[in-house]
Amino acid sequence: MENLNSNYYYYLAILLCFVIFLLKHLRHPRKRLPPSPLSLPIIGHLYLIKNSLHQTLTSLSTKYGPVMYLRFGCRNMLVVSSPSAVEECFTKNDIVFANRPQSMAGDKFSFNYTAVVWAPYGYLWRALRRLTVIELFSSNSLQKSSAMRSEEIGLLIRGLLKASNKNGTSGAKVNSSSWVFTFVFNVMMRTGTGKRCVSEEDIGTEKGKQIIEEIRGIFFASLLVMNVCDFFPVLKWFGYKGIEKGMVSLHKKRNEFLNNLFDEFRQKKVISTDRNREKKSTLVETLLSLQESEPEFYTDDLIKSVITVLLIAGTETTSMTIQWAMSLLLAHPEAFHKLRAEIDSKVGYERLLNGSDLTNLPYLQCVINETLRLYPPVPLLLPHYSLEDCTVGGYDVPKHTILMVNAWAIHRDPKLWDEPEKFKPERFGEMEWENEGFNYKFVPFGMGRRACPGATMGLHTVSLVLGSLVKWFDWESVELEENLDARYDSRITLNKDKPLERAQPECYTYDIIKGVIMVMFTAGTHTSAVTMEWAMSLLLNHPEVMKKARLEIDNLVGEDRLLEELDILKLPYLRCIINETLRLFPAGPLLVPHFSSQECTIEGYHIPKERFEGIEGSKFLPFGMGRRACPGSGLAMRLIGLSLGLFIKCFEWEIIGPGLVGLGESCGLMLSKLEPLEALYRPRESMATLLSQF
Ligand code: HEM
Repeated sequence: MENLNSNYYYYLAILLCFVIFLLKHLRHPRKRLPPSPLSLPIIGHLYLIKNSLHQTLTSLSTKYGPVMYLRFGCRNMLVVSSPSAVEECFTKNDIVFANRPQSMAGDKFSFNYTAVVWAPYGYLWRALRRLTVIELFSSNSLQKSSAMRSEEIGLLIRGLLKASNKNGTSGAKVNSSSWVFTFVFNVMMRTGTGKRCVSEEDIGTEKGKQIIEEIRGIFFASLLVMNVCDFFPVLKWFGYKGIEKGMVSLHKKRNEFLNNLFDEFRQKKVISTDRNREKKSTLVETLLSLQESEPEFYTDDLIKSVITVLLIAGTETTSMTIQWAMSLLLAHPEAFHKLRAEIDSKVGYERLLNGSDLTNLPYLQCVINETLRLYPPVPLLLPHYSLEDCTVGGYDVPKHTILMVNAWAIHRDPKLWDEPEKFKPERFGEMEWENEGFNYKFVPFGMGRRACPGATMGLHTVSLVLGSLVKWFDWESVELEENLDARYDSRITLNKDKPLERAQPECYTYDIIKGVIMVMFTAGTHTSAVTMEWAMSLLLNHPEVMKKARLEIDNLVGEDRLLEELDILKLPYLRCIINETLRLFPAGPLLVPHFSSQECTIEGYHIPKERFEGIEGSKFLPFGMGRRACPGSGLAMRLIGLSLGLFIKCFEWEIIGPGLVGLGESCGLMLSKLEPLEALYRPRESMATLLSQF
């Protein structure tokens, strides 16, 4: 009887559990959560984090799939690492994930969540985003600040050259990290406040480095968007590792720095009361003047947050990208030389790179994209936060989940990229891009409404600096490519723990850059004019050649327009004429004297450490060879080609008097004509209409 009774209770208990289970699941159908590894009580999946977060998440998703659900302490996290999942998060669920999680960094650094990076999705975020887009990122604003960026590039190049020539030697070790960071920080400071953080004289000096260290300490010491206390709030009560205290003191310093800045502006009465916004050239001035009309919205905190975001979000990401790109280029000399050839051919040797060149430098863009693919400065993007339940990849995602997008994993997925670990800028060539559409498999700036608003500004700055460093210097690095991955550290913003160190600027000095203009009018003008004179003399003596050249030009250009520089590339016969002229009458017959700084041998002869003239051994060297070759050869060829082509195309030419034009040579360093060329010319009939317009 006793046995029967105990069985009865046993079955009753099972039935009761079954009914409770049914009731629970009928009322709240069980969610189909994304796959997840074994979770431990309290710490959740924290025990799985071994090396850097992005690497751990990558190896976990190879096991659990591209949509994965993790728990760290009290927070749930959705980790996506496939283009289709990214697409779903930032199209169908874009508004759901348009928030950022609250965090200690947000509490301490965001000036009460008035910084666009941390601001909750809603009216404030929209207003801040609109404000920054209008004042900073619109094409109009970028255009306005373009001259300033070019000016800073000039300073960077000049500073590097000075540093490299310090001991009278060409070449020096420089810490490119510090130089590039100073440049980018100065650009951001000038964009925001109109003034540099490190003055021109201090760039590259001990004082300059010290200023940068201080600034780094104030703005970049703790970039972690979320820290361990955000996942285990109880740690805050014990003052875990002094994280909170450190943040408070850092915020105090930032506040002080920004208060001083505002005071300066206010004291100088830079802010006029005339409401004339056109006159406000810097962001701070504009914001302070807006504060006068709308003080409730444009509070001091809000203005500080805008400036802080500009300095933090813009500087580290941009300077890191430049450094990774340089490291990759140094590890791949063929890409370096291809890039330099592109820049040389499109920009020439006579001027600095500027914003308007960038659209003509597709390979430069490919190099930058490939760098951002391999080393995205923010490998997990910034965390997003869901305010509603949603589905991703067919799984249920409850509200209040943090979304992490593993851009690093997507960028290196062998299913998406051919040889993903290799640096192959060509993969970003126009055709491939058009055919495949890299939208969701290349996400260095994020996607959707919280995507980086500074992408264009960042790319513009990276392109200008990288292009200029490649154009003006020869570089050497001691680091090996295989070491690059190893130095990818685990911070949210990836950093190179060992800055790229060795730079060896070649023969250019800034004085030479400045001197280019002068060279164009002295050396350049003279040599080009001399060559032109010789070419015209030879053409007058060989009318059949003139006729053939004219035919070539007429066929290409027609009668409706004049010759343009770009046409020269398509006129091979005209270029042959110039080359033949230069072969017969090189403007600098002995080239410019070189000076041997070391003993050497040439064709078996010993050359002591003393002056020698000319170089033998090459068949055609009107512009010299090697490092000290004429940097203006490209320009000269264009100038001569254009003017000679125009002379041939537009005028009929005749020798004065009987006989041929004399080809006597004068003495001197330049091979000028003994007697100046005099010839008769008149406009060609077919060109009369066109020429009458000038
Ligand atoms: C190479 C340069 C840059 C890279 C790779 C980069 C990357 C990113 C990424 C990945 C995000 C997060 C997107 C997301 O959460 O989905 C972001 C957000 C942001 N970036 Fe950039 N960034 C760069 C340059 C800049 C610059 C120059 C500025 C400003 C001066 C800037 C300002 C911002 C801001 C304000 C946000 C937050 C947007 C929001 O929450 O609404 N970034 N950036």
